[in-house]
Amino acid sequence: MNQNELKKAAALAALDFIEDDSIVGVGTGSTVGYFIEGLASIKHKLQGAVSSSEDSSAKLRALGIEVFDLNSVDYLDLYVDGADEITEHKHMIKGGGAALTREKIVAAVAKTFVCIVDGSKQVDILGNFPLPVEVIPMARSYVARELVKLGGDPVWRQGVVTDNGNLILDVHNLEILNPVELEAKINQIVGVVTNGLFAKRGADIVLVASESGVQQL
Ligand SMILES: O=C[C@H](O)[C@H](O)[C@H](O)COP(=O)(O)O
Repeated sequence: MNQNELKKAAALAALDFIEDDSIVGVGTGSTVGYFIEGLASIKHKLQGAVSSSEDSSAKLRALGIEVFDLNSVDYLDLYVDGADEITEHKHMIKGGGAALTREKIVAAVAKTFVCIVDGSKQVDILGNFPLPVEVIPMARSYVARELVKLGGDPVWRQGVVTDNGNLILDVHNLEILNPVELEAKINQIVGVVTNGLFAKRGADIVLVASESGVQQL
């Protein structure tokens, strides 16, 4: 199986977690793209979805799935999303698609976060994938200097503007030994909207697809 087939296998396995008549929290990215295709096949059972990006909202609507404003929803049972890296502690780096802030918001509302990945995303220590940080545009240089003080090498993802109108710095060469602490520390830098460490609120269930099938962690 190639990587896309593995992403699809993990994504379709997440459909089993959806309750009848529910509103599903939907993440962003290529793995979630397969999940959205799968959702279309059971859309008659759903009220609809809350989405973490304009991209996912457009895909959902194109398949006839209603997209609700998060402000009109008090409660979400389930949030399904991919990751760029994930550890055995279910801590993640996310934001390769620049959707990290909205993803973190929808995840915060949901009772259960189901992370869907192919086996290549599993790591012992986070940080080989550069850590995305969403930044208010006028603070870009200041935040970059502060990230250097934390030991990282920030690189501006030029040409990318987030759905919130902000910029992304990708921080290379960080040694992430304590993800919970680093997530909080980076979020305290003035001008940072949020960073792509999902450690304080990690995943609850991980569905990992490999040649031998989809394993639930
Ligand atoms: O901003 C993007 C998200 O955090 C994605 O969940 C993450 O980048 C994984 O994406 P993909 O499923 O395309 O590998």
